[in-house]
Amino acid sequence: MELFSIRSLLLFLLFVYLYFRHFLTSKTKAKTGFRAYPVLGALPDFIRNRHRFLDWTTQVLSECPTNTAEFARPGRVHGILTANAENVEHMLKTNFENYPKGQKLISLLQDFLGRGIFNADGELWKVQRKTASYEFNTKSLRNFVMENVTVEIQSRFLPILSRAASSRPKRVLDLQDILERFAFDNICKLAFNVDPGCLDGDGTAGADFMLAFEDAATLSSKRFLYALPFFWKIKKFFNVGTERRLRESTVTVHQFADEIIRSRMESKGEEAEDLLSRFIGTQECSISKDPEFLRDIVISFILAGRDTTSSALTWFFWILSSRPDVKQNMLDELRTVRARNGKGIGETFRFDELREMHYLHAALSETMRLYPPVPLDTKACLKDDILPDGTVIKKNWFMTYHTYAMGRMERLWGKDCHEFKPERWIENGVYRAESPFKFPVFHAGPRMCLGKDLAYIQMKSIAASVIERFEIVVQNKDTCPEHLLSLTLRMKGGLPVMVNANERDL
Ligand code: HEM
Repeated sequence: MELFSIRSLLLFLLFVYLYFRHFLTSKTKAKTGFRAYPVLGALPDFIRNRHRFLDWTTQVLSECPTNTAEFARPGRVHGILTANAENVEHMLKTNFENYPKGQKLISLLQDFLGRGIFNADGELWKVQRKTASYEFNTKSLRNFVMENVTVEIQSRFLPILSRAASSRPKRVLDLQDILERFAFDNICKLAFNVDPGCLDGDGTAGADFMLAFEDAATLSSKRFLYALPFFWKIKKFFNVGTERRLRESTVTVHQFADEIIRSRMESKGEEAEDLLSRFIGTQECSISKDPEFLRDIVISFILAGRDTTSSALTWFFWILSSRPDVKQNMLDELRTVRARNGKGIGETFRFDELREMHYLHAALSETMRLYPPVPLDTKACLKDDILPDGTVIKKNWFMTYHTYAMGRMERLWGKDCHEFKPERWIENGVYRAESPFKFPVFHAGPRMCLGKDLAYIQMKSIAASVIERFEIVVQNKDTCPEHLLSLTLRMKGGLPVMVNANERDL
């Protein structure tokens, strides 16, 4: 009996060895797409490439004839990844109803985002979208954002850079961290008219809130990358490891938000122009009378505005550090706008003046083409379907469009797709927008990003004021920084820079 078991064990081990040896050393390359091992599907390759998930999947998609591939691994993870513009249009617009977020995805983010707009489908989504769309189109909200951005730039952001420029010996700053603090202060003002003062840097209560928020977002996103997709549920049940930390950080975020919502509901939010007050004042009782729902809504908005603009700007300044030609074109444009509007050096730009900056707009879009703040976006498939390129997708599969890969597809952007070329966005001196299905950086169709215009206002204001006043010297600028894949595309280790004042331009 014992002999029999030892022999079975040896046979089993031999089988496992031969199995893996066959697939790992196989010279016969898989046709295209993700290599599918029997039983394990793409799991072995997934584990090997998890740390470089975006580049690995981009490589695979670029080799597929229609830039679309099927992906499956144990744990009922089965779906399609696409970098094909026609397929994106189909899922985000033409057959929108068939591709909601879906319960699987919603449950991953539920603890942190609750029923907020980012994590809702159907009626729950519609009611938030309707209210928010109306508010986002008002001139008063735009003015509110313009005013807050200007104050934050003048009173906090520029002084930090000035101090760094005059420090001896020169201080190294983490520009990514500063931009994230900026965006966090800004979005909290917009969301509930609270200034957490994170950019002030002297450790206020807001800083705890920001850290907890950051932790909750990062830990929630880790749930997507488990080799065994249900493993986070076990950890959550036993309240251990990352799941315990997620619970703690979520409690901190909720307490902070609940306190503000409670006091604002008591004062009926009459006087303020922030989003929370606008939601409290809405006719939609399902929203205005439910503090927990209000909290979820506000948290989704903070998430939307927190890391997106800072991610885009961090990559923008990194690229700029090795492209003096692009920086010069921007400086020329800024001088022209100043001259045209009779604006003195040092005065901040108004909204209409920002709109005249076509080249800057193009350079920011070009940055996001190569480094999209939201690099992947996943939906669920409700009913069997056939995509425009002929790919079959089954009920309950996931459907991901790969924005990061799309910016690197020759089919979409031509042979120079890997080059940074703001000029590709300019026609007769004017910015020319691309189809949102080819460039789905802000999503597309009925769920298109609501904050796109506000995001450009913020990014252009910051970029213009920095470029005119400072030279940003990136440390190790010739090494491409590693990605840190949270819910957004951040730089691993931040962006260390030194700052020089641009005396001749001021
Ligand atoms: C560079 C900056 C930004 C980028 C690249 C960006 C990108 C996106 C993307 C890809 C989505 C779809 C996400 C999903 O599938 O749920 C989205 C949705 C959204 N964004 Fe943005 N966003 C940016 C800035 C902002 C800002 C500053 C705000 C608000 C102040 C905002 C508000 C929203 C909202 C409310 C939604 C949800 C729309 C819906 O589900 O109906 N975004 N954004």
